[in-house]
Amino acid sequence: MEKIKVQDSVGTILIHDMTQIIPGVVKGPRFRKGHVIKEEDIPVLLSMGKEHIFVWDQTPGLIHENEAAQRLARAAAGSGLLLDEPKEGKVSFTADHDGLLYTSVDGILALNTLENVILSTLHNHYPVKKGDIVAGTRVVPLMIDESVIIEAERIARTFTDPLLEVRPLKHTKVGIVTTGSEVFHGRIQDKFGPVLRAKVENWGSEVIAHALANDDVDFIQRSIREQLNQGAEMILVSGGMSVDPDDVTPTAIKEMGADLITYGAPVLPGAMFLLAYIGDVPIMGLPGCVMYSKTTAFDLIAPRLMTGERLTRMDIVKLGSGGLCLNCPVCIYPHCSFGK
Ligand SMILES: Nc1nc2c(c(=O)[nH]1)N[C@H]1C(S)=C(S)[C@@H](COP(=O)(O)OP(=O)(O)OC[C@H]3O[C@@H](n4cnc5c(N)ncnc54)[C@H](O)[C@@H]3O)O[C@H]1N2
Ligand code: MOO
Repeated sequence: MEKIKVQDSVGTILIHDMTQIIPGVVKGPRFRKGHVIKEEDIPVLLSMGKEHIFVWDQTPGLIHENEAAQRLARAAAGSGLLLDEPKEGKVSFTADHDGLLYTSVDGILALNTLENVILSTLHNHYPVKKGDIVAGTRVVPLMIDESVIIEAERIARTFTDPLLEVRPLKHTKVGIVTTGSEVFHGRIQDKFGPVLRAKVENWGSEVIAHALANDDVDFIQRSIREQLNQGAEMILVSGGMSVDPDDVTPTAIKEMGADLITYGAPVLPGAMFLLAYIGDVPIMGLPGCVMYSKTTAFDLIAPRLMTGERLTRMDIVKLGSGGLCLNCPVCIYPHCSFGK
């Protein structure tokens, strides 16, 4: 790269975007790569603090920041992502549909460990909407040794899953079994069912059956079996999850031959959450807090199940770090530390 004075630069071609920042007014590329500098640009460049500019000289082995960013983005991106054009040397990754962002924490670490390589993402399992920016990548210098990018591409290939991917939530047929003698006998109105229905529908799925059950193991098991026969692909059993003698939901699920993944999750609220499978159908036991609190273990776990991911006990155990909800007066989840 050759450095020349801005006053001598009329007619030369910019080799990178030039950012103008006027606090509170603008932050963006004032001149784009490829722009031919005109006489009237000189005062603008000087006002942006540029007394000199670089002129491209082709040094073998070096590639431009835009090409480097595009190659890094292609190496990291899996399905469900769109890559935009480089802007100020950076390529952004945008969600191509609603879903959950899956990131390879180890893969991102490996790439960023390479000097001058930057890959910056939202957290793993972040819920995203179509059009959301979920990551950005660039290199630090204006030109970089191509071997660094080749190494990044090689590292990305060593991971079986893509470094970044947006998985859609599948339309899931959900059955709800609401336990509790107080609701079953009509002593109080069911408040759990509507909360669960709203969440399920918000995830783009559908409640195909909703049963009320007394605090009775056989009764609860019968209700679950009926919903399985009706084609439920996920079953939510609410209430009866804690320590009272009438809390029989865990016993009912365990004793019907389900494969128990966990009873208990290191998430507050939601410590008494239960996950089991009957065949491929996840059955969740949901404690009272899921009805009461805006966001709980249920919100961290159910969307992952709806992508088709089969969770292990270790997946649940890992939720401990970041598993504490701050219980803010106005919930801003997912834009907070919960579940991150
Ligand atoms: N000694 C302890 N007591 C409790 C613990 C504990 O660890 N030690 N945990 C507390 C936490 S945290 C929660 S959350 C609840 C767990 O509750 P359950 O899932 O067992 O819920 P229930 O006992 O069935 O009900 C609690 C409460 O919510 C009302 N409820 C339940 N279902 C409905 C419904 N469908 N509609 C309206 N209201 C409902 C129920 O009437 C109770 O008032 O346990 C704590 N206790
Ligand atoms: O189990 Mo509770 O459901 O932690 O809030």
